[in-house]
Amino acid sequence: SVLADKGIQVHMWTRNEQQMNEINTKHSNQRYLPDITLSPLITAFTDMKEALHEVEAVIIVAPSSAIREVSKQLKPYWHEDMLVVHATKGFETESMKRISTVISEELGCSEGHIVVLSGPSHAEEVVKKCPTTVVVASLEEAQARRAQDLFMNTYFRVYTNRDLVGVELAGALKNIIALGAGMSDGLGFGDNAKAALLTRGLAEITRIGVEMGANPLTFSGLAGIGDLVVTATSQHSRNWRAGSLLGQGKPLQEVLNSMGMVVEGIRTTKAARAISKKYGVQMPIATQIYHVLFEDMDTKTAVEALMGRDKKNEMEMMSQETYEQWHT
Ligand SMILES: NC(=O)C1=CN([C@@H]2O[C@H](COP(=O)(O)OP(=O)(O)OC[C@H]3O[C@@H](n4cnc5c(N)ncnc54)[C@H](O)[C@@H]3O)[C@@H](O)[C@H]2O)C=CC1
Ligand SMILES: O=C(CO)COP(=O)(O)O
Repeated sequence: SVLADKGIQVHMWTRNEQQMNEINTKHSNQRYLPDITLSPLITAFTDMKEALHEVEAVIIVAPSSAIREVSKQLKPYWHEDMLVVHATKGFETESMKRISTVISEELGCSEGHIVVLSGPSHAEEVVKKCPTTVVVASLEEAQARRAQDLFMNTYFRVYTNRDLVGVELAGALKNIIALGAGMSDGLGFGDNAKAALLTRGLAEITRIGVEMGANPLTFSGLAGIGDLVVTATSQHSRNWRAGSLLGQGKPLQEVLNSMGMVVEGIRTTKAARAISKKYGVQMPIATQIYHVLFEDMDTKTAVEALMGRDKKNEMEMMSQETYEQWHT
């Protein structure tokens, strides 16, 4: 919709023939965006070859679990001049790889070619033209600028950033904290608890992020604090909603069945647990959420464990070595 509002012809690829017909004939997508009329410039296809015929840019927004498969399908129709943007927030859980790594592996291009688009941007509000700001990051600044030029419109403001790693990590890891914020609300805790989760959540995201090569300042930006706030507080957030149901004591499978859309934070919690072990970085909130999701720990016990941790200094955000790297 953002692109079509600029007069750009948009091809959408879907596996679902019924959805394709609905978009092409009724210009609607009732299941995902009820009561919204889509631009006639948006045409849906189920055939990827047709969808990609003569396109200049491709935007990949499949759930993280489908990224490798979708990138593989894209490969035969991709060429060097085609801009590749993704807006997926997660990891490939099995390999712990970031999304741009998986896409570049499958396309056979350098990671510098890939752009990530992230930040506080629930589709339900973007499609209503509510003012939204996002960040596009790429190791190659020219690619990020191409994406900025492509997406920027009157209600969709786009910033660039060179920190691909930080933007991808921030977008993926905030979903875990949003699950925690939902659990806190589901348990009936108040604003103090939620503010604590967001603040200490950002501290642990920053801590692992800088160990993995991210710029700490990225976490104060749209992909960091911006998206964390929106995902942990918005009525549209699937991660917050799922967390809230878990906090109310509903079993995980029942929660997932009731959502009907992807809740990326669940898979990402698994990846974060593995990454925190690999890098030897403490992620106490993600660890407790892992226990709740995958080891049947009760949410109240998880809260007690977090509140009862050893005494800490608030500034222990990163290792001394990394701190010195960024402050000398
Ligand atoms: N919904 C939102 O407002 C935002 C979502 N995102 C991210 O976008 C990604 C996708 O999220 P949503 O579209 O919201 O999820 P969704 O659950 O609403 O829709 C996912 C779509 O992908 C399709 N799909 C699943 N597996 C597939 C496969 N193997 N091949 C092709 N299509 C497949 C599903 O059929 C469904 O149509 C996630 O990583 C999410 O974090 C990022 C920013 C905002
Ligand atoms: O990342 C998002 C908004 O920026 C979407 O978050 P949810 O998947 O929790 O709805």
